[in-house]
Amino acid sequence: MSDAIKHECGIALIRLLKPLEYYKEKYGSAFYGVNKMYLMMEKQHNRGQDGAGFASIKLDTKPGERYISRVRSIAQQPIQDIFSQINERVNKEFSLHPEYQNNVALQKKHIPYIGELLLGHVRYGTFGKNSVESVHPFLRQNNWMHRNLIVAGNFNMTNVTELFNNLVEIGQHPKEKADTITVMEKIGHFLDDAVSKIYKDLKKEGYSKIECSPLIAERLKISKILKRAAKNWDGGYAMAGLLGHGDSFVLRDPAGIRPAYYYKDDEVVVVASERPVIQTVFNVPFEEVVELAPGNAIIIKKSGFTEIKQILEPLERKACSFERIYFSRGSDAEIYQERKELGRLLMPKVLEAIDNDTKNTVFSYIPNTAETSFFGMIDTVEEHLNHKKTEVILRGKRSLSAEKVEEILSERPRIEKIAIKDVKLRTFITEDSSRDDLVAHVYDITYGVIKPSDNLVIIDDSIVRGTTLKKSIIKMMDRLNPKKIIVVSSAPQIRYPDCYGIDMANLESLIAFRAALELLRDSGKYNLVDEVYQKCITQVGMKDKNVQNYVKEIYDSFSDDEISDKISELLSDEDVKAEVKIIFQPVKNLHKACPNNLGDWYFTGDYPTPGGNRVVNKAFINFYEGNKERAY
Ligand SMILES: NC(=O)CC[C@H](N)C(=O)O
Repeated sequence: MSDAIKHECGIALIRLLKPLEYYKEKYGSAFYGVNKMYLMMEKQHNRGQDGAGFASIKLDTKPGERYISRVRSIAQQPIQDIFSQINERVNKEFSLHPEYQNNVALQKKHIPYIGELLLGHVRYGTFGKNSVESVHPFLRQNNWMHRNLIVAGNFNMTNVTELFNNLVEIGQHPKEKADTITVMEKIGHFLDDAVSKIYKDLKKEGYSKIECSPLIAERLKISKILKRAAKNWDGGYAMAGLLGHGDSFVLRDPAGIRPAYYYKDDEVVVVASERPVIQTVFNVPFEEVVELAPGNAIIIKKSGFTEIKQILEPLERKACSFERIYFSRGSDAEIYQERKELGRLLMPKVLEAIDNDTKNTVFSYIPNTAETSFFGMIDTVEEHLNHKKTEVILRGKRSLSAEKVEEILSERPRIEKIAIKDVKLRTFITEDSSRDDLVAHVYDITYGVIKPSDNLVIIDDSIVRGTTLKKSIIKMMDRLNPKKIIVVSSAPQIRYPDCYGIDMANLESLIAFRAALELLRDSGKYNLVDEVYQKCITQVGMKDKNVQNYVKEIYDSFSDDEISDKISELLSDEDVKAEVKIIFQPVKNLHKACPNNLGDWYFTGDYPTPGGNRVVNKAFINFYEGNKERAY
């Protein structure tokens, strides 16, 4: 990926179903859960590097004993940082109290972080600041065990403001306008409500106050709380929560926008944002890790009883296709094949762009995420060559000499590693005037493998703003003096903002949008921009379900190729000597390659929730009025 887009978050939940002694006995440590959590978070570091957080709960502690621990960090290496804090603390306890070493009961009683229920989170912020207060898990404390709530999520709601106002209307006074707090308070409100109702019932049934507590834990219906809390959520989410006494849950949005997978055996229940994470950390095969169905929650009671419950009526399934193209780890068995297929499907257009001249074409990719689709692309080049070779040989009707046949067979796709990522440079990049110069050096280039008669084909997984391509990659590639530079994007053109967890909230930074504006200008139709703005303005304040996406009209009169050609023009400066061509994946091929992830709103403008149309409407108004703020 050449453009750095902020995106996603990762969640990990572990519930140990046996007493801690069991893990000490079987795996040598009562910190089994903590160690597994470290691995689960590390294996999801691709999903968020702004911050990381960890929380754990000890079951069945005595009053007065601490049972909730939490640590959060926004250090440079936040996962490392939280686990070195945990390690330091644990080691300190062990050296001060050697008697804890082989006594799990003492460990549980005195050492923090150890516990049967653990929640981890890696964050890329899409809302609010990048301070440690915004790092998940969030904690809502109370003296009643059941009312303690810990929440972490991979989510973005399009209607946080409305949800926030709802809370104020019911008399609450949230201390911050953070989306995670808003969501947590919503759950907390109905949790409080449920706890007091059960308490009243129990009192009526004749139980004493102290007898009530364990019975409340038993009777709490998490599904009911979630149903009431999530009723008005409009967004993409995988929300995880722990309750002080030991119940836990993960709820996935009704369109299945954000991902969630789970695994259960008689020792653990595990939930994570990505499947291979669970496979690797718990050493289980693909088939045993199950995707959580949209609108469903996995609910793990304190007793260990686990069930999958439908919480919200599922919408049409629109799982985010960007997860497959770029965000999730390519080590997932399905994602790997899908990425290869994306590369394969692009090939006919590439062959056309190079006039089938594979002999004078070098194929390469932008590291690291485009590597898999590159393999797919090369598969197809090989097929194409085999076809060509067979034809020539057959045409020779057995009259060809052995040397000639060998020469024909020797043609191979020319593959080179052209762009090299200098990872360290990225950390210096800031939003100031020296940025452009630094951006230009994030990648380095391999010299000496391109001839002036060569085409250079380079595949990237997507092109969002095009900044790095324009300022760095294309210029560097041009220094190698190729005849033609062809940049291939395994994702279609990104035309609309995201509002479900990827940080692409404004329109004017999208290169496809800028290309469409240029085309309108060129064809003397720029007044359409004013017309669309007027239409957007009339929709302000309308009910979400009645709002339409008028921004589509900006693209309507142009073909995909016209927009691609304009993008090529915009990305190539006058000092670039080679001809530059950009090829994008058609949306229908994306669906063919990733048939389970049909969520494509950033490419098509078809938002899966009503709030999406409100966001794109607002994004257009912001663009028109020169307002830099986010549209949600
Ligand atoms: N990428 C995400 O899932 C972000 C979660 C949440 N909206 C936050 O900003 O903290």
